Amino acid sequence: MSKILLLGSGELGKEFVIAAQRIGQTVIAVDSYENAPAMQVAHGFEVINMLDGEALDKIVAKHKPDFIVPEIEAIRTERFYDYEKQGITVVPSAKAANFTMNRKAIRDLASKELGLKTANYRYATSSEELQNAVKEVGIPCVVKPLMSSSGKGQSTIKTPDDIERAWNYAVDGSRGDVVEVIVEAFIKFNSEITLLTITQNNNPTLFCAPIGHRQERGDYQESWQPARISDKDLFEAQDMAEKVTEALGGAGLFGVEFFLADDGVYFSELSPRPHDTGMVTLAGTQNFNEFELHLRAILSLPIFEITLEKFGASAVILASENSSNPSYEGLENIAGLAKTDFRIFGKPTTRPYRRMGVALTSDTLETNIEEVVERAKEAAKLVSVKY
Ligand SMILES: Nc1ncnc2c1ncn2[C@@H]1O[C@H](COP(=O)(O)OP(=O)(O)OP(=O)(O)O)[C@@H](O)[C@H]1O
Ligand SMILES: NCC(=O)N[C@@H]1O[C@H](COP(=O)([O-])[O-])[C@@H](O)[C@H]1O
Ligand SMILES: [Mg+2]
Repeated sequence: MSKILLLGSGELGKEFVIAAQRIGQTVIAVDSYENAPAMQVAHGFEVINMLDGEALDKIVAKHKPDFIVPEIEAIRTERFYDYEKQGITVVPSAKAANFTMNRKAIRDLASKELGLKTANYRYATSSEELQNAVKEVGIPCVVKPLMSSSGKGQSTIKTPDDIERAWNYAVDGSRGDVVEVIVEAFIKFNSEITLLTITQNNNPTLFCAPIGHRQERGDYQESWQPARISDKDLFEAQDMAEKVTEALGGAGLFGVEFFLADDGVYFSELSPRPHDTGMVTLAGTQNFNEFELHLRAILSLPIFEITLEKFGASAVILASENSSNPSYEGLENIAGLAKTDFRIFGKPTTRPYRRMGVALTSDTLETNIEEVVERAKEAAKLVSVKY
């Protein structure tokens, strides 16, 4: 049996640990705070600042894992190359985790090296540089810290007056030690998708049915599977996903994000790990959910095929205040709905917009996907967080 060191212990990690427990693997869950969701179901836990390389080295030496599975981006990923040299498998690879931690590395790889179509972009290290960069990409445009996730520090510039504010907001929302932003032309997309892509050690790359999603404040609100997409756009997205995951290397599940616009498919970014929008697979849409697929690929257990079993949707349950030890009301109401399920992540504290749970709905393959999404939104509203 393998020992897995899970770096990051949120809701995605929790489902991954449950999948690992079910097939007898040992998991040590790590995060920066105690009682994080994945710690509640793991064999052991560690609380450290994962951006601190020495602290990371210490727990790697202590636990001697077979696998290191990053669950968030904010990790001192430069250390991963060393761990690989020590014979530990970093998932999906040290390069994948290191390149996706910083938007610059992954964007330059995708756009310049692999020639994938992306929004026109520039970088800036000061508000003056941002002024020039905005002139080059044009207004409207989107500014993001090089190191952030879930929309933190992200804003849209609609007039030149927004530039200063966008710079300050990005610097405030930036994690890590890098004071630099990316500014991207605003893509007027018709929809956006996540293409879950699974690379395997001894078997071909597989794709899940595309997942549609809607974002607010740079964070996902609802996701559904399958997304509506033309065959042409889907093949294009699959081709780009195959190229970028191959360049990053290793085995595991990736969430590859695309914008679908009138002028074709744009690559946006990717997670070298289960994706938040992929929680829709917890609704039983596939023969294996995204966490089981990640685990199987990591352990080199062959995945023969991925089948779409049902239509499904997920809608987030958010907090609106700062507090600790939250409780939940309305569980009997959501539980009373047909073809509906839910997860409460068990996060020990709340803050405005923090994701605390998710509502999951499904129906047969012949249904109207919009109706499944509508039911998920209504179901999520039945649960309220009490502070
Ligand atoms: N260039 C763009 N044009 C239009 N919309 C954009 C652009 N870049 C980002 N967005 C919108 O903002 C959302 C979040 O952006 P992005 O995925 O880059 O942020 P993130 O912080 O990495 O989020 P996460 O970590 O949750 O994936 C996108 O899904 C999309 O809805
Ligand atoms: N888009 C990335 C994403 O969804 N990551 C998921 O959210 C957790 C952090 O949540 P928190 O900020 O509520 O602690 C992470 O640990 C991961 O599970
Ligand atoms: Mg994203």
